[in-house]
Amino acid sequence: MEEEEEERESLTLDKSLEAKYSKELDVAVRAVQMACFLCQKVQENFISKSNNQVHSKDDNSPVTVADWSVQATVSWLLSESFGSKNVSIVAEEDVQSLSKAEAAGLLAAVVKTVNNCLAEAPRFGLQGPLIPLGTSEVLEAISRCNSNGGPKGRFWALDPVDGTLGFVRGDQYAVALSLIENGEPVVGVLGCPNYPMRKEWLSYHHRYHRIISKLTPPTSESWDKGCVMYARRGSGEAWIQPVIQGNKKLVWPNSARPVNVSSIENPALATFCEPVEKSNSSHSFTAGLAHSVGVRKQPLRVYSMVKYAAIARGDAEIFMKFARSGYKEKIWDHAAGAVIIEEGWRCGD
Ligand SMILES: Nc1ncnc2c1ncn2[C@@H]1O[C@H](COP(=O)(O)OS(=O)(=O)O)[C@@H](OP(=O)(O)O)[C@H]1O
Ligand SMILES: [Mg+2]
Ligand SMILES: [Mg+2]
Ligand SMILES: [Mg+2]
Repeated sequence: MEEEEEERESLTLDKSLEAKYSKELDVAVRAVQMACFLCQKVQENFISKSNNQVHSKDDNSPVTVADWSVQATVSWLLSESFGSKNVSIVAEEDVQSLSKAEAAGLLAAVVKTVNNCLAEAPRFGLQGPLIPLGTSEVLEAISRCNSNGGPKGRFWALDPVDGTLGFVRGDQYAVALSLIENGEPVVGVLGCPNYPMRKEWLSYHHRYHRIISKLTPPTSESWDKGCVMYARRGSGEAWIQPVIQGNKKLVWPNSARPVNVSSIENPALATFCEPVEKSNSSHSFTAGLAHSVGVRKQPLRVYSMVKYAAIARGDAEIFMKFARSGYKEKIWDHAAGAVIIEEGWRCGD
């Protein structure tokens, strides 16, 4: 009797968890799918045109039209879906450099990119604006992402383009969105537009980008150029679905399947992930550390939170990043990936 009651209680608890975050997860996945669509368009443009579209921030890190446009788009979609009073967001970009008189052309490009993307919202199961957003609305959507975060209450953490360097080089990057409640990430969504559904397609992707006109991609049924991974705290599951390509519609749950972390126990068979840039982590230190614990394989050096995606689906086992002293890690660089791996790890229980 007592056991039955306990079981009923735990079922109710699971149900309430499901009810608690399922709308947030649903909207977040759709918004990230839209962001992937936006980024793919901008990245295609980067590859086909050689003019300089990369801008430098005060810390000399790169920023592009895609970073600001994704931040504006996701911020606008979250506010529309949940009401701007209920939405608090911490995100990477601000509007300082975008608001300067000399950045008028750049700002116009952002406004156009945001509106082109939002016009596609119905295809992703969301509602766009009735009329295109004006410049001030776009700036407002970006600058609204200035929440203080903190250990109490609810806020979203967004990295509009993580691995901007990978993005401008036509390589890997991610869009990362997570919901944090009382200091704990409870929803995580990682859009990886250049990380195919299957690992074997990765080398194909690289060839595809280097000699873009000479190769015909596999048929659309067998080829999913990018993926979106997501998880909800307490569900014990993490999921992967293909990034929507062309002008297809997102039909929920869009051929999603569960992902599992690797079951490898022998360090000699394990692969560790680390940043591509030496300035973001010490490669010699990680090599020494890997050797001392018996890891023998070459590291997987990949830009952005795709490292988390690789671990979540068992393509790699370890993540090491040792930033130079004084560098403060940002929550938007980790929260989404952390909840996906933690839930995907429970999947194997
Ligand atoms: N100096 C320094 N040290 C460590 N980390 C830094 C540093 N500068 C920036 N960043 C942050 O690193 C994010 C990219 O991390 P990655 O692991 O993808 O690095 S790499 O691009 O593969 O080299 C990158 O994220 P994005 O700005 O979103 O690209 C930054 O948040
Ligand atoms: Mg950046
Ligand atoms: Mg980042
Ligand atoms: Mg970023």
